[in-house]
Amino acid sequence: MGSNATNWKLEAHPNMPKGKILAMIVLDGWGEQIKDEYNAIHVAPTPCMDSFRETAPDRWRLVKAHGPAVGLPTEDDMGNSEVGHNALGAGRIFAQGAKLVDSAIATGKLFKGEGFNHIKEAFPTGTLHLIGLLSDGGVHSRYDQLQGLMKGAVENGCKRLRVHALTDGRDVLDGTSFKFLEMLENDLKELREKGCDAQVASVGGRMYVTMDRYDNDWNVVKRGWDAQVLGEAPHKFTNALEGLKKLKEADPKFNDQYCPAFVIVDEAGKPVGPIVDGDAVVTINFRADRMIMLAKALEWEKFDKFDRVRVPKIRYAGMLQYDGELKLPTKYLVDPPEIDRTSGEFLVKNGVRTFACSETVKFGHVTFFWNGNRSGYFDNKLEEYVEIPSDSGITFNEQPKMKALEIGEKARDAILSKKFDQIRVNLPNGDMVGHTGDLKATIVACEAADKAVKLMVDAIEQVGGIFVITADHGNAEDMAKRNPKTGEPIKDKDGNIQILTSHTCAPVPFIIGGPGLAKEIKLRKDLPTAGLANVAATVMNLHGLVAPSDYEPSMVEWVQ
Ligand SMILES: O=C(O)[C@@H](CO)OP(=O)(O)O
Ligand SMILES: [Mn+2]
Ligand SMILES: [Mn+2]
Repeated sequence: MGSNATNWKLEAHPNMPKGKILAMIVLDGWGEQIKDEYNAIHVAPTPCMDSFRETAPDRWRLVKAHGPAVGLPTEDDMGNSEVGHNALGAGRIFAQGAKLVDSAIATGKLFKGEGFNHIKEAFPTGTLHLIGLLSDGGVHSRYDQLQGLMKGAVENGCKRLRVHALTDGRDVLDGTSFKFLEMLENDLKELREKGCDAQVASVGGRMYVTMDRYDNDWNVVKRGWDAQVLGEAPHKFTNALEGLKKLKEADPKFNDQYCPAFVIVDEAGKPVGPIVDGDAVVTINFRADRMIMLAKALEWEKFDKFDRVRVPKIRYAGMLQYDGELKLPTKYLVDPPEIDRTSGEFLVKNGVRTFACSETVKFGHVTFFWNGNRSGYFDNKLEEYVEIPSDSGITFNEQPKMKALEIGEKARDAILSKKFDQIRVNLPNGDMVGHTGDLKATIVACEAADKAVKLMVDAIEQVGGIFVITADHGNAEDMAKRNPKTGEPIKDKDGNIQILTSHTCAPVPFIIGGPGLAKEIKLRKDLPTAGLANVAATVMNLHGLVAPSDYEPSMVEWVQ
């Protein structure tokens, strides 16, 4: 159903009361798993989070946050913030970017679409540049999709191809950049044998080059621009794999996420793949948040975030359209999921005054992702979104408390002000620090998140409200790579574990409580496989409203 035909009115719930102030708390990267010394949440003192399960076990359950439950292709796909918050906000399961790209490539539809036709025009005389994450994490991109795209491009007349690779180490194990770069080099060699001049043109680590988000640090995007567009970088090598090896040897702290930018040069020292007038560019990530800044730099005429020096006239397409409101980029290879009629829009249209808050690195999660990848307000009279500036230029194990307390305080004040009906936050700590692989720091991070939860829960207590606590996917609860059969951490001959920086496939807690929660409101027992998409209808009920009939069912019921 398109927005025009939408009936926005939600009926009053026959029993559940309206008008309770509701705190919706998302702990980013907070799953439920084996409780051993590599579970940072288990090791950290988290008295507030522990208390819910101990004192009200009937108001505590687990929900699915990975795989098909959040619109990902398979049960092996770990959850992530985009799909998790999309499901939380939209109340339904949409086939997500990963799946949509898979099918567009498999059916060949991708190569017949408007976006591909747009870039194809450049093939006879220009170069096709592919920029994106070199990984099979399935969170932002997948290697087999890059492969499919390269193959299809060559079959459709691409004669010159350059790959600008961003190394991962966040959704996949650190150190795997070598393996992926080698795979890429082999595939490029095959394309050369087919007559396409195909090469790697530049490389950089995702967290240091290009993939910033929510305007946290434009220097990251600038470093990428310099290497990818201008062909300038602090390091130059004639071979990408060798370059990676040399950089690793030179720096004991080297890791894939923060690999410095380097460009590939020819024997004469000239960069092999700067982006120039007449070229085509595709940003190959399907996930939006960390491609939007680059998309703006590539597409926007008016742009003042950094000096682009030279702005080539290119044919640009995103793998998907990354922002539905900004229509960015204008051209894309695969239609994004049409996430419409989100709970945020429904609630605002039914008069629910909403406050949303996080720090920069997760700000878009409780706004943009929550609202179906749309930036901005539905109604600025009823909504207020507050962004607390994140630290930038550091890895978060250096400041593991991040801005948790500031977020908690802002939310507490919003609750106590009684100006809002829903106060929604994301607490980033477990996730952002978990991604650094630093177990000690992640323990500190989890403790800080727990303290922030306490601030909000105490405020809800004071105003007689309701709290809902959940997470978007796992991360901090597992910091070790495990044997899939035994669950035991994999250790090397010196007894060292292999650090797990990625998200997990674990379920996440779902907790309700607060003095405003009538004793008749119970968690249903007949939805054992409920997932994040069941949260929206639940929250609508707790606001005293009946959810739309096509939403995944509510997890609460009224039992006299
Ligand atoms: O940092 C990110 O981009 C992802 C991991 O790739 O994490 P999250 O989905 O939690 O934002
Ligand atoms: Mn997340
Ligand atoms: Mn994460």
